[in-house]
Amino acid sequence: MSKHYKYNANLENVLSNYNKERMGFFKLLYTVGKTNKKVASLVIITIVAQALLVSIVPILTNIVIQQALFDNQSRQSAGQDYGQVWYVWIIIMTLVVILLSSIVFFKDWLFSIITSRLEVKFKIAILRKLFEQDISYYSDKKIGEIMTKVLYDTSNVSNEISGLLNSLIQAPMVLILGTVSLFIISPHLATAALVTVYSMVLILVFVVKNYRKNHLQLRNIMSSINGITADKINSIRLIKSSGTREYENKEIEKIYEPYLKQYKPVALKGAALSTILIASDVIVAMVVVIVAVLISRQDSESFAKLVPITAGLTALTRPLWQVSGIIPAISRASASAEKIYGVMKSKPLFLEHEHDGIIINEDIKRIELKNIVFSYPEQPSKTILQNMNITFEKGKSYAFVGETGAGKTTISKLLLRFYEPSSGEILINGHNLNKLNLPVYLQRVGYVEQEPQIIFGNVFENVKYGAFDKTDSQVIRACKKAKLHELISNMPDGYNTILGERGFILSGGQKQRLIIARMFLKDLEILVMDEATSALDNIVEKEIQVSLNELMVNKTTVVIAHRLSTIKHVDEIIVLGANGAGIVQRGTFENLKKIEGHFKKLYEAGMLE
Ligand SMILES: Nc1ncnc2c1ncn2[C@@H]1O[C@H](COP(=O)(O)OP(=O)(O)OP(=O)(O)O)[C@@H](O)[C@H]1O
Repeated sequence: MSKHYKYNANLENVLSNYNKERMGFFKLLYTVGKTNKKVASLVIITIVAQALLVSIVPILTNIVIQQALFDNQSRQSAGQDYGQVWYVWIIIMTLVVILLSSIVFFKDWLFSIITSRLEVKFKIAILRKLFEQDISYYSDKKIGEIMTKVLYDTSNVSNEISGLLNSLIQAPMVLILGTVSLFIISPHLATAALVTVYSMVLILVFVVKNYRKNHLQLRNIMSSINGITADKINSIRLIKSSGTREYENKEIEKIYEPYLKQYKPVALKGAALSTILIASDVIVAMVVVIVAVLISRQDSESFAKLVPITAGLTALTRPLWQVSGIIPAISRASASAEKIYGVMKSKPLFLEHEHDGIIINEDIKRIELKNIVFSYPEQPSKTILQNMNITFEKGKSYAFVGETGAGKTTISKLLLRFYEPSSGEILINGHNLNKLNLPVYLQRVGYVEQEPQIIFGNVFENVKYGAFDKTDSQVIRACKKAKLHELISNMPDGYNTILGERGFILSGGQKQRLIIARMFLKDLEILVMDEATSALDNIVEKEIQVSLNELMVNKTTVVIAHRLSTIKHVDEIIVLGANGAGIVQRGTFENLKKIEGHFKKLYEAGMLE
């Protein structure tokens, strides 16, 4: 495993195994630092060095100003001495500038690199976590909301991390150094200035008290808007076919209303922050001058100390400006950190055992569904499958029929282990499916679903998906078997034609054929087919059936049937009763259509035409 992946795994593990309810920005910062100690130390060293050098400049300037203006003795009696101080100052300042420039250059370069790497690491970590989640994780979430987490929150956190590290370490250092230097120059004036400065900080903290909460709310609203936006774009066909463009135009305005409303307090507090900071500069200067005037009646030198004090104050108010940036940045970063952690901490309902699962080397001879009871985790009170017992023998074909909602598709989901049975077992050659190495098992299972999934990519990439080691000529052979070769050959770029997102350029039947070609390419033993009902017309359906029949040869096939043509020739039909009644009849087509019962009713009611 490369170092790069080790680091990712570390970050993922630490994030996944952190067991508190929330993870704020600071905890995330600590976690990132802990998983990459060397870079973190380098970052801290450069920031501290920069802060020290920045603070040294006013102190050095003060020394020279003092020497030049107030040390009359050295100026009058030894002009040479004064000249020496001047030259030494120039040399030191030149060195400081060279050192400071080098540090700033190195630090900024380092920060840019870290930001981009962190962003990628967060994105990879969150995407891997999303791949790990089981299907039920997605049933109550909008794609747009998930996209916001993957795209926005990861960028936000990584950008803020480098910016905030800078100000979080630098600001307190400069504040402390500035305070000390002011006290050295004049304790009275320093006290007056500092009381004013720190009062301003207190007011600042009070004003931004709820800033973080406001940002979190804003972030939640934006994420929900993104969810709705993605949903609208996905429903483009519905909008076009219903003539509802005007309605949608108005709807999107309404969707953004809460965002604008929530932005008001955020904008108000942001503006208050800048105002206080601008005012604080003037207020502090005023207070210092007033105090200097008052003191000058007893201490004549205090007025003269105004110059170095003002120089020192400039160094002190700078971190205050940084604080103004820190607070909203922490608020934004914390809101995003919580969202990232929300994904990272959620554990899948079951494991895929990709490292420790049982691998079956021999042919899959039998699949047994033993005493299966099933309810969806999303709706545990509703039993979908009731005490089901079926055995699928190698090379035979089975079809499930029943009214809509009877649980036919649910069986295919269990066989693909999208879900685990609530009780009972699915045994593959006698081994519990829950204990098998899932990726290896799925390599031998083909799934033809109602809505074929086409990825953004060319024909080769689409057909090879899941069988990446196959050659281009094997793909062409598979497409010929699926009766797709002629169509692809007539496309502008042939097999290199990009099929577009969700296969927009293909018809329903062509998409089905592409999936069949994918299945021909894989070395499958089991076929699970959820028949497309409405997508295909009768003629296309018949043509596709010919390809499917060829695909089914020598494979154990489980068909979720909606059409008569499929079930006529299967070895066994399993009839499911409505409302979780379970299996109510079994047999061949010829048998079932003759005897009184559920199947005959479905058949006669035309539900299988
Ligand atoms: N993710 C889910 N969470 C909760 N209930 C679900 C979920 N998916 C499906 N169901 C419910 O489970 C029941 C069985 O659904 P299933 O899709 O297996 O039916 P089906 O027999 O294949 O129907 P059809 O012929 O209409 O495709 C339905 O009542 C459905 O509402």
